[in-house]
Amino acid sequence: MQQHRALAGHAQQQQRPTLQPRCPARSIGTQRMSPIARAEPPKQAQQEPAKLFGMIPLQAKGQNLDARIESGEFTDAGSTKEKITRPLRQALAKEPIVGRSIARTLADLGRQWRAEAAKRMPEARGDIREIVGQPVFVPLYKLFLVYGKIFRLSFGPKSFVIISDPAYARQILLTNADKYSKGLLSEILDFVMGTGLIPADGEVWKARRRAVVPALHRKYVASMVGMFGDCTQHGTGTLDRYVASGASLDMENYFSRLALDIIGKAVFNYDFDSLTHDDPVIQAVYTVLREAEHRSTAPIAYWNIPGVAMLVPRQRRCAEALAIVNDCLDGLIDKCKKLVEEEDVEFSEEFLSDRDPSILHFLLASGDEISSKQLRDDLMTMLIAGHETTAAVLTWTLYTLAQHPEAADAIRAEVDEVLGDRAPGVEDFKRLRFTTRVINEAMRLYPQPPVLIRRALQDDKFDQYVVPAGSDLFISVWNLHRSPALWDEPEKFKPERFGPLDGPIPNEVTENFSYLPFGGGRRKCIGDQFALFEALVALSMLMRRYEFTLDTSKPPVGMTTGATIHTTSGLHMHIKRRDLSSVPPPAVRSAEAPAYAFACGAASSAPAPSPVAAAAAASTAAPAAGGCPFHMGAAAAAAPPAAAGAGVVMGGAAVGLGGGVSIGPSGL
Ligand code: HEM
Repeated sequence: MQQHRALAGHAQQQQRPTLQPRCPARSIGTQRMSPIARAEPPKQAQQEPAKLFGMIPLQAKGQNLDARIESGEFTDAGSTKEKITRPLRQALAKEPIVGRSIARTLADLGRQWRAEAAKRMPEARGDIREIVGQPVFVPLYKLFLVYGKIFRLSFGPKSFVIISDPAYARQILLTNADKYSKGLLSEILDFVMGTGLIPADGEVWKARRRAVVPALHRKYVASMVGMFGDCTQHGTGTLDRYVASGASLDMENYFSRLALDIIGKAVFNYDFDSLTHDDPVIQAVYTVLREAEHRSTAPIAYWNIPGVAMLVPRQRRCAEALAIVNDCLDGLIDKCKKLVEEEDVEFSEEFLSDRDPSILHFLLASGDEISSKQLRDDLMTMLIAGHETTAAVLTWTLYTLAQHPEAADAIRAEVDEVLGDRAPGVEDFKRLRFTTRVINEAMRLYPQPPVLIRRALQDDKFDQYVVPAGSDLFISVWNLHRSPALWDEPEKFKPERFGPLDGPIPNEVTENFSYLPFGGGRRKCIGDQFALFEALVALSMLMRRYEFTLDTSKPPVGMTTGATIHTTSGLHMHIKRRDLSSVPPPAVRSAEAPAYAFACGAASSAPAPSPVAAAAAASTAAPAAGGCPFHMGAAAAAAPPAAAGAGVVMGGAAVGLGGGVSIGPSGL
């Protein structure tokens, strides 16, 4: 809290010029032009005095960056003292006796100054107000392009180290993970997650991770895949109503509800059914989520000031909402405890109850001796971690597809061929490879969360720069994912960038810590598989049935941020049912998998199979043919061998079977 106060105090005293006051969210959100290309012409008068002190105010940094970067201004920090004394030294060196000796002394000093300057981390100074109120990762990206892979961002006495380098990220997340805690994040999330897995550190984190991770075992995830299909199917009722009315629907809101319904069932077997109704518990969950986001971007931790919490209406509402959610969770814990007492099932590694396959049930049945408060913290953590993230991934994937209809067509071709009108089972993931790549690439462009937060518990060193204990660090995943040094045309949507479709699914290991959609190292997301499957099920089922186009009468889609990247005013889309009359049946059949009558309009009334039945179906599904899903398709089968090597045209996308996929006009 002191840090927040200090920041705010400084913000009031200093009248610094602001950093790029035009809406940067929109500029990067539209992805038409790099922030550098938008920079304004230089204002020499502002730059010169600041340069004397080796620091340049943020606004000056933002101006005409292209020219200044080209001049090498930022690549060689150098020493100001050395630069100032250089002409004198050069003049003295011409003087044979005394002058030359002074020049030699100055040269020695100059070397020393240069060595000291090289150890000083580049620093951007600014006013906290320049960052607040816009997605924080946007100015950080711009500064990264100027200052490079590590720099200090300072607001008065407070500073943050911004990391945008894969080797440094690996050091923090993996090799030196012991030297870091969650720092600010734990402080912000304490009110809602307590000592849940995300904010927890030290021994508590170790114990909770050891207890919770086994709950997401193979059989559990398989059973959840069936439930993802049920929930997606359930949601089509809402979509069909919008199809019929012709009105556009805010798909960000829709995905948020879908993800809430799914995570409620998965974590504590609670059916929010937020896709079809609102109730006080749903409202309370959203109030708490919004508060967590508000706290993560507010400049002052005013809620910690004694008495203020009860005076500020927003904080009172948050306290009431928390009480509602906690009551609900306590009720679910009690109910599940009774179930565990009643049932006579032996606990095993892959424990999965038919009546309640939730993580809560696993934790209670495992005999894990923990307090109700800790259990509640864990459940709340998973509810929040698994909800907004997946919803945001689906939102930005659909947004990206709206701009790349050729990729949407390629997904539909894949889904038509692999699934037809049935929901995916676990085995289908090996076949839905292009759809997976689209999600991977959307997660590169829009990482959730865009920044990982850490605090150094001990000194650490990044090349020549020492980061002292107590420093707050932001690993900018956004910067890593869009670094021009790491990615070819980083701003472009290119699912083929990850290599052949039958290659491994990209992750932090395959991409050497340049790609961190689920973090990395020991604090890596525990729900990565779960979440990828969830996104894949929802996307493939919806793309099979509908066509989505942006509602251009609404404001353009911009970005804003809390824990994840939200749109500024929704992702409003017109929805149309696909005409499937001429689409051939799928090449791959799974007799056991649940079939939904997508094409005939009886979708909403289709019986929902139980999660466990779906898991069984998944495990007995036809074995995957392996390799590229397009190999198995009718088009690939029909093509002569020579043509297969040259690429197969499907749905307007050219698929190079030998060397990955390139999306483009037919015949590319
Ligand atoms: C697409 C969806 C998801 C994304 C993008 C995502 C992303 C992440 C990231 C980047 C981290 C690392 C945070 C850090 O290092 O500071 C993380 C951690 C975590 N995630 Fe996820 N996540 C997703 C879904 C889920 C789901 C569905 C669950 C639960 C079922 C979950 C539970 C967790 C937990 C408990 C942690 C903390 C792990 C630890 O610190 O030991 N996440 N997630």
